Amino acid sequence: MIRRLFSALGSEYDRALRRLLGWFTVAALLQGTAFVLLVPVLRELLGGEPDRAWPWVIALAALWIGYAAVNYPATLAGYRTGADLSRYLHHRIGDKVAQLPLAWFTPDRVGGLGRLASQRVVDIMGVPAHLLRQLVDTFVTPLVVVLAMFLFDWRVAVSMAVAAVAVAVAYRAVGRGMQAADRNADRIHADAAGRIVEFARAQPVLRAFGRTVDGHAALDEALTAQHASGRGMLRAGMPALVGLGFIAQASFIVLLALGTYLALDGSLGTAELIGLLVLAARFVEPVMLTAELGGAIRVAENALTEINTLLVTETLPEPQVTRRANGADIELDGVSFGYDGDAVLKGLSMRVPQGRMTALVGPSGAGKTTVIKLIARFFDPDAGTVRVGGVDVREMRTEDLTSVISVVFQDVYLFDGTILDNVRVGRPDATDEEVYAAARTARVDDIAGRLPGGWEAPVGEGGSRLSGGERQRISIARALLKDTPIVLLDEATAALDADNEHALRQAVAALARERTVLTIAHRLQTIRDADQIVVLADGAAAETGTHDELLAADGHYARYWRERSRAAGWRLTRRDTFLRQSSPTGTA
Ligand SMILES: Nc1ncnc2c1ncn2[C@@H]1O[C@H](COP(=O)(O)OP(=O)(O)OP(=O)(O)O)[C@@H](O)[C@H]1O
Repeated sequence: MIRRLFSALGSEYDRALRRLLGWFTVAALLQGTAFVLLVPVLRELLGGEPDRAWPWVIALAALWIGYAAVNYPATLAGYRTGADLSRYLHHRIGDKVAQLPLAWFTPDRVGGLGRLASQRVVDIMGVPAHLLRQLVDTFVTPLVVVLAMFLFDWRVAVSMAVAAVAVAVAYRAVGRGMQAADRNADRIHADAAGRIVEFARAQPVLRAFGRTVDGHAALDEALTAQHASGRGMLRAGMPALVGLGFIAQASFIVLLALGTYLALDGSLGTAELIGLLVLAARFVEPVMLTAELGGAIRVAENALTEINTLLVTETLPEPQVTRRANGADIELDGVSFGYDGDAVLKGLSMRVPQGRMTALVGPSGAGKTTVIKLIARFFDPDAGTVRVGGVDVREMRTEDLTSVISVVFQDVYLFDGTILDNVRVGRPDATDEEVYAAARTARVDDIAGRLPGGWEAPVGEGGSRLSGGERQRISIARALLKDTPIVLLDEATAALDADNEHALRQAVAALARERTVLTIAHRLQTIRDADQIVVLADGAAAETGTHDELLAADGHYARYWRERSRAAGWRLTRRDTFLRQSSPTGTA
């Protein structure tokens, strides 16, 4: 059991845990021996010459002092190791989460992650802080008592040994069932936690559609399963606790009866009998603890298994030797990719030339966002190659790739800080002047001017105090501050008022200056202004060219354009140019 705990915690904690184990063993040996010395002390005190007890009393006192001297630093070291271990595990979990591919983050896993980083880490912290010491006490103290008993009466010693074996066998028999129940409970707890996160996130949608009651269904099911698993744990655990308690108490009664019988028989003196009873009580106490301890150890082992499972989850492989982008063009060469086996891209090949703006258009669900995520290497393609600056992104270390690419998502996440804090995320070591300059270029100064508190105004959790267009402007300011040669932009689809629309267009124009921009374009104006348009359909680039070329070709794009312009209130003039008729926002 101890070996399993050691191997699960890894070599970093091997030495610290071995040292702790050594301390606890010495403390348990001293304590066990001190209890055994009670027998000669009592024998001499109750005998004819009490003075002969002195050497034993002195030895007993020395043992207790030695025990206290070892026990105090050992207990402190246990707590310290527990605290270190928790810090270490939090760091490892945090590092791992930062490397996991985005596909890993399903609601269930996100729910489980919270429990892993809180409850499970605390469970493991308890190993050096409490469990290891109890474990050693449970095994070493009875062992010393049984061995010492052979010096006084072999019949009592054998009875104790038999009782110890009976407890060990019963403990193993019930242990497995408990462990399985505990694992099942963990899975169900994670599921319930995931459902709660999902339920909370879905509140705006559920309320908008008056479905608050229906929304409960999945959560109710998960909570009912959690309740049932708690009862299952109790059912699996109760026989174990009752059985082990029964065996321990029965051992004590048998030893008591045996001692009394031997004392009445005259083959055991009064001192030995009292000593035997004290030792028997001392023997039974840790055995009783075993029942509780067993549960705690299984919980800790399951916690270790869960954390190890997370830590060995495959991340996207990093190259041993990194290559740097040579230029700022992007190329997708025969790229195929699907989520959970459903193909989204089927051999897509396209080029995004350096220093130009390329617009990616296509029907909803065509895979436009997926293209951006593959370029930023959130996932690796199932087949084909993505090259940035002529280099396969798999041959670049993450920091080298992210140093040349900025991504501006449609659904921008802002941290619960000030406007300035959020812009600074783009380059944390930027000077205040640089942060203000980027923010002004992206027209974030308008937002600061509008909000009480100005630049220091809090944006709320996730940016809830700002509109979609405003959040995206802050994200553009981040990209301007980061100042990478390549920008991947998923244009906001939200209908914006004229001021917001104008400010956002200015921000995008500033960003596009002298940079390679690939934009998922939703606004007709952006599409028209692009140097190149790639039309994505059926997982491949159906058409590529400029606006005029593609209109002249009268294919997918021309159809798409006609539909979108009609919807937005644009009309085609004789010279194939578009005049805006009525749409106040120009959104498509
Ligand atoms: N994390 C995911 N897991 C499973 N399927 C996904 C995931 N992300 C996207 N998809 C699916 O992949 C397909 C392409 O999605 P993607 O978001 O790339 O399309 P899009 O062209 O950007 O669509 P839109 O214009 O509506 O944003 C869609 O069918 C979508 O349902």
